[in-house]
Amino acid sequence: MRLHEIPRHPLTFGPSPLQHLRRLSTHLGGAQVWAKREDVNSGLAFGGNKVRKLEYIVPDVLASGADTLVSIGGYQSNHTRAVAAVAAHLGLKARLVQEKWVPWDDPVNDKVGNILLSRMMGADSRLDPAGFDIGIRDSWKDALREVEESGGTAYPIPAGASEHPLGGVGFANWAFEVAEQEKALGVHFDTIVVCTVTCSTHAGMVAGFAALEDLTGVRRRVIGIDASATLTKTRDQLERIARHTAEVIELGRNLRDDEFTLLEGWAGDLYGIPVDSTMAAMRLGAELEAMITDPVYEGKSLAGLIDLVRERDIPADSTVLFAHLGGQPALNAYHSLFPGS
Ligand SMILES: Cc1ncc(COP(=O)(O)O)c(CNC2(C(=O)O)CC2)c1O
Repeated sequence: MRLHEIPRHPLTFGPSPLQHLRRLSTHLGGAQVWAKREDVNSGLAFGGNKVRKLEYIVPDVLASGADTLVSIGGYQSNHTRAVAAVAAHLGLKARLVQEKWVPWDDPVNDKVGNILLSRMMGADSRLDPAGFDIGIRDSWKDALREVEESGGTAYPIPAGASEHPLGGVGFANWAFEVAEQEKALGVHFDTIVVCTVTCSTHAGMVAGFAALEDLTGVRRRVIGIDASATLTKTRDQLERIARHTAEVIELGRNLRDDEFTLLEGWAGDLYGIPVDSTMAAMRLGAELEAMITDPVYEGKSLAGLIDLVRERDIPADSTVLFAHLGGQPALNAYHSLFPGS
């Protein structure tokens, strides 16, 4: 189906806002930097990128007759919190597997932030000792089976909704939303910077901007900043999901290799553990723009943007769009990063 024919269940306030980060742009002395704020895109429990993905999954959920959304993430998963929110919104149940994806030994790790929100919304959120992996997990398959064996009807949503057949459509649509907003603002974003972990955000953008390029002849560069610290597996997953999404939206051609850019260098050694560049970026965004980013995802992609602009890998005459995908609730579990004096 063509992108605009694929059913969407609105979960956002409408187009997410664009914000010119003037102080950050001046500080960096190069490209003009803007942000598209998915962190304030919805009234559902602090929104975020997952809400945009779920807008295209909800019609299939409703058609399936399922009564329980079953998903998976780390203790501080933004994705499972969004699934809990959508379940509450739809009057469904949520069964969440929260694995120990991050060796962050803070006693509040499984008590505050996203997992607290999920519990508030009535989700059945259960801890699992397994470590990080962006692939399909046995713990998730076990949860699906348990729901069915207890008489429920499960709807499977994999980590980040990325391996769901419709997982990339939300951000293919995002590309067209950006193009519409550009017209109204009289700007053109030649470069988009996005955090990449389970990949369907970045992958959807690649497919969506490819479709736009074929319609308008206008090319954009989508730069993914890896935050998984498992680059090879993430690159493979990115390309697979992007090519699948291109088929879903009937792009009608293969994606070119030059439509994929996934950069390492800001993830550190482990998913979910901030490094110096993460901390510096979080502080700069907060001190210059009161833009709050998290140490797992957006702090790392903002760090990548900052270096790419400073080092002119993103040219000084560029207008670059930072996809701010949310993530702030997890900061509560990382309170020790900003200790009091
Ligand atoms: C705030 C934020 N920013 C970027 C990303 C990366 O998006 P993708 O997984 O689509 O690559 C996440 C994902 N989070 C996951 C989660 O479980 O929360 C899927 C990993 C995110 O939450």
